[in-house]
Amino acid sequence: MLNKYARAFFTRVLTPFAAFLLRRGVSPDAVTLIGTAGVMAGALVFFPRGEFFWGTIVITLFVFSDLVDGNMARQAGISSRWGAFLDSTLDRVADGAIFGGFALWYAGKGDDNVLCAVAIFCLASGQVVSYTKARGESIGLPVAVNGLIERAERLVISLVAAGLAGLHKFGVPGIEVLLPIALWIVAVGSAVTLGQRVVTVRRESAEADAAAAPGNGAAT
Ligand SMILES: CCCCCCCC/C=C\CCCCCCCC(=O)OC[C@H](COP(=O)(O)O[C@@H]1[C@H](O)[C@H](OP(=O)(O)O)[C@@H](O)[C@H](O)[C@H]1O)OC(=O)CCCCCCC/C=C\CCCCCCCC
Ligand SMILES: Nc1ccn([C@@H]2O[C@H](COP(=O)(O)O)[C@@H](O)[C@H]2O)c(=O)n1
Ligand SMILES: [Mg+2]
Ligand SMILES: [Mg+2]
Repeated sequence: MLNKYARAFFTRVLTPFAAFLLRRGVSPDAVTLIGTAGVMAGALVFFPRGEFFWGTIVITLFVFSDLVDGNMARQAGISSRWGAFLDSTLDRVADGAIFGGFALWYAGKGDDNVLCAVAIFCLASGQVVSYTKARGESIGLPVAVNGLIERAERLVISLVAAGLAGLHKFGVPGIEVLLPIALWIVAVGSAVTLGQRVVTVRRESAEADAAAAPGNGAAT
């Protein structure tokens, strides 16, 4: 949903910045790499210590690089298969760091085995949700479904909640409950999304196999 409705807005807002970086000789790949490193640092330095506010601030500063890199590549007319591969692969690394950071907190001082398991489930299911699309497309299917929550939703739900939950350390009472709620929402939403994508791939592969079967007029 965000990918559909918010992307156009962020493209408009970020285009001048992307043009500025190109004029300074910065490459899209450099933005992809630096953005991922920044997200990883924010997640793995701050989240395992329960510093959710500052972790979220650092991650937010870097995570928009994922919208800037592609914008730069398109403006410069240098979009490439390598760039698409690098972008998607490092998305998985960044997501692993974010949900891994939550899991490390709950495995340590956060001391909650259930929430640790929920964070690990968010990490794993998010990766599998993305994999379903990549693998489906690699076997020639359109995978014409996005599902309930895509990557942008997973990030917005968990980071907004983490940033607000972090205000607990500044004396706002009761607000830390937002992070567990968000993790449960992302976990359930990712499971539903996974189901939606698997059902779609099953239907599309059955249709493609039927169309390719001998005797239906299609060339083999
Ligand atoms: C006192 C307040 C404290 C709180 C402070 C914190 C506030 C800020 C909190 C959160 C900000 C979160 C921002 C998250 C932005 C996410 C941007 C982003 O990276 O989106 C990526 C996404 C996908 O890009 P790609 O096409 O490159 O990736 C593809 C995707 O990953 C596919 O995965 P799948 O979806 O299938 O699972 C892969 O299949 C594919 O391989 C891969 O290529 O980009 C978009 O979707 C574009 C839309 C972005 C919309 C961003 C909306 C941000 C909205 C609000 C942020 C500000 C909220 C402020 C709240 C303040 C609360 C007090
Ligand atoms: N280093 C990069 C990063 C991205 N691309 C191209 O942009 C597409 C992704 O666009 P986003 O707006 O989602 O970042 C990607 O598929 C590539 O075509 C690139 O070339 N180099
Ligand atoms: Mg990108
Ligand atoms: Mg990306």
